[in-house]
Parts: sequence; structure tokens; C-alpha cells
Amino acid sequence: MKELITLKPKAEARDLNFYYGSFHAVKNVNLTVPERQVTALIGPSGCGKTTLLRCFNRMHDLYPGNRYEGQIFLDSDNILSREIDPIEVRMRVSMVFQKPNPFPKSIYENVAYGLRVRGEKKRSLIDEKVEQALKEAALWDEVKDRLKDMALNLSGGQQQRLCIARALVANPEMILFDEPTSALDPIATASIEELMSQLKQHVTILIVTHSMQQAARFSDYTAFMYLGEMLEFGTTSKVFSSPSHSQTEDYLRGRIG
Ligand SMILES: Nc1ncnc2c1ncn2[C@@H]1O[C@H](COP(=O)(O)OP(=O)(O)OP(=O)(O)O)[C@@H](O)[C@H]1O
Repeated sequence: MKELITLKPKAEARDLNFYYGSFHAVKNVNLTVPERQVTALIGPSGCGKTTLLRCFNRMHDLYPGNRYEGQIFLDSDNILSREIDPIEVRMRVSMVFQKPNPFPKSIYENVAYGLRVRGEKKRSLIDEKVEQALKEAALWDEVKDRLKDMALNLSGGQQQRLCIARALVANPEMILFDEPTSALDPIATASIEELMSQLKQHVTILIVTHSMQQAARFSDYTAFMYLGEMLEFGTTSKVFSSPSHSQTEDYLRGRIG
């Protein structure tokens, strides 16, 4: 039976195709990302999860030869439209990568950077926003007395929370997470998952994960991709307990990798 998704959509891919040169990596994808929920993108290695994720903030524009077809709506704006500036899109939709990638600068400057590139000069306002982002990223208490220390001296889990603070500082509407915990130990992973569950109160989250336990633990919706196509989408409990496609079931049971 088809499950009804009643939540308000924040983003919607419609008949989306994506090509790396002549290679067709994302095929006719339709996907609704519900507002202020966590949606997990799962599927076998190479099925196009990261490629799809990167369409949602036009990351692919940074490389020549890449091509989109179709539409992605963020609220009522088609962010693939030529009239929309990809830099604007990336302010509304930020990204956290697999490996924590702080800049070789101080903890403070890592977060302040996002404000400075937007032209913010007022020191008191930057201080305030840096503190707020570090608090939202559950890092403030650990770093408030050493904001001038190099970010690269933080632990891996702290570096990833710093990258989340950097993603949060410009008040994005949506954050894309690309396997954000795959380089972290179980304790750091648990704190990032806890943080994402808090963040969804005001930000929409789309996350690529290889960990079925992670998707089952804290995502609200799950989308299963297979060979570039979106095979299945529904509440996480529905997709995990009674998937509609045999490929989804095979993947969840570890029969395809
Ligand atoms: N820059 C690129 N140029 C050409 N092909 C690419 C590029 N990046 C990825 N691909 C190809 O696109 C397909 C989808 O890759 P993608 O990284 O999106 O898959 P994935 O599901 O995220 O995989 P994984 O789970 O292993 O990270 C793969 O066949 C991959 O080889």
C-alpha cells in the first residue's frame, strides 16, 4: 500500500537527472524532503547517493562538464534555474562532509569565516553569531576558553562539530550531511547523531549514510537508491519493517552491498 507523506515539503526534486559528462549518474529522481525532519539516503556503493545530495546545493556547478536536468524546489524556488545564483543556494543549503575539514585557522575564525565572506564586519555581531553557532553545535562549553587555538588540534568528533557550527552560522534552511560520522568513533558518532536530532527542530536534514543502524536510529524518512534511481521512499519505520521492493529488502538484509 502506498504510504501518504503528509508533512510539509522543504525541498523537492522533480524528474531530476544528473550527468558527469556523458555518464548518467542520477536517473529521473523524484524526492520530497520533508521540512524539519531527518531524511536518510541509503543504497549500495556507487548508486548515486552523494551525487544526488550534491545536487541539492549545486555543488556540481564547481566542476566543468556536469549537467542537471529537471527541477529542485526549495520552498517555491527552483534552485536549478539559471536565474538563481548558486552562491545564494549554498547559503540556504549548507553541507557537512565525510571527513572533518576545518580550515587551518583558529576555532573562532573557522566559524566567523562564513560571516566574513558574506561581508559582515561588525565584530560584536560576529562574536555573537560564532558563540550561537558553537552552542547549537554542542561545542561551546568545550572550546569557549580557547577560541584562538588552532582548529586542527581538536579531536575528530570536535572537528566535525566545528564543521557543523560553520555550516550553521549563516542560518541555513537545510543541511546536507555526507556520511558525517564514518570517520568517527562510536562515542563521537553518538554525539553527532544527538546533535542532528536537536538541529531538526529548526533545520531540514538530508543525510547520506552507509550505516543501516544509523538510518534506523535517528532518521524520520528513508530514501533507497539503486543504480541511479530512487526506488523507494517512506517513513523509516515503514521502509525498514516492510519495504516495497525486493532490492530494498536485499540491501537492508545485507544481501547486496
Ligand atoms: N566526478 C565524477 N566523475 C564521473 N563519475 C563520477 C564522479 N563522481 C562519481 N561518479 C560516478 O557516479 C556514480 C555514483 O557515485 P556516487 O559517489 O554518487 O555514489 P554513492 O552511492 O554515493 O557511492 P558510495 O556509497 O560508494 O559513496 C558512480 O558510478 C561513480 O563512479
